[in-house]
Amino acid sequence: MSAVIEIEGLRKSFRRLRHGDRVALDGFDLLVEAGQVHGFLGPNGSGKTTTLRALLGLVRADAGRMTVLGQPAPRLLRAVSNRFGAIVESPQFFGNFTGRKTLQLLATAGGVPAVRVDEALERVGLRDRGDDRVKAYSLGMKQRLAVASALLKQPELLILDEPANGLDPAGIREMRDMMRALAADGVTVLVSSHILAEIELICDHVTIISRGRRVAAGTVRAVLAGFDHGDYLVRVAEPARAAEVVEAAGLRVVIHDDHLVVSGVDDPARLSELLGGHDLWVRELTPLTPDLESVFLELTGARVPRQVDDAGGPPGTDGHVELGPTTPEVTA
Ligand SMILES: Nc1ncnc2c1ncn2[C@@H]1O[C@H](COP(=O)(O)OP(=O)(O)OP(=O)(O)O)[C@@H](O)[C@H]1O
Repeated sequence: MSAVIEIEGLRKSFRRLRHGDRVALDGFDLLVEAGQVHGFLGPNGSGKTTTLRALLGLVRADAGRMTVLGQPAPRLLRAVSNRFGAIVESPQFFGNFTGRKTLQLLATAGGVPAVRVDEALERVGLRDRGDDRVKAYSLGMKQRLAVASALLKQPELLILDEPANGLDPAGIREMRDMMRALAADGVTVLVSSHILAEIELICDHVTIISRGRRVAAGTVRAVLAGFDHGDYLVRVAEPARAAEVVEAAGLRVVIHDDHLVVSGVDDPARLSELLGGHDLWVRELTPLTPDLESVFLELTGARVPRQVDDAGGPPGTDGHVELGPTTPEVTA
């Protein structure tokens, strides 16, 4: 597979008048290959937007090597500007124009055939609302109109920064369906988010950033597998005695109110046999497979951001959440 985005050793500090420099990126690496739907995941303030802005030349990096579609970025991005689209800043549209008119103007300005306007509206699910004024659009529809504007060029790569931010559940679902459809058409997608469930549903690959550094990368499945500690939930009649038996066999165990969690289990049949050999009959034996949320917590120590549709909105609206200690990188 060929690399579509490569970032190596990206560094960026922001000058602050009173409290010294703020290190936003501390040697960050990212590799996105053709055909991937790649989730760029990290807590608020971990450096996602700064990375994308540096890649696109919206902010100057202090150090690091970046390429987009084989071209050094941001220096020679212009050479491939027709092959990728990026929505990093909140798009602003003229509210009195319709969605179709907006795209027609952009198509004319970009020398794109007019026929692509309807194709783009169709691809983002706005065909039936194309003749409504943009000021009547929901936030999700405006986001999709922005994606449609990027699709006019028929890009092979789409970069989206927090596309689900601020959307209601229906908007999130529409955005997700749209990304899936683009991926099915062979568009490589890099999507940043702090919403774990979204990334798990949409993406095949993930890079996790914490405090400006990559702390995990690989296929979602492989990253999850790297955090599979062989944990099993076990229900037996005598949990305390069962725990002794399990511990004596060299396995780690935590006793809960009505069950045990046994760690380091290679073969659940052996665990069942072990307990049965002591007249402890297993009523339930369930693997506790990690999800992206538990991996994210383990790697970043961040509070798990709520879905935007949850009451109260995401935490860290001040731009930050508390992070745990720096964790060694996991690459899968
Ligand atoms: N223009 C700026 N001036 C000063 N500090 C900045 C600036 N832009 C970003 N930062 C800081 O750099 C760090 C990384 O911010 P960034 O916006 O890249 O994080 P993020 O992962 O995109 O977060 P979010 O999910 O909240 O958008 C934060 O500590 C932020 O406060």
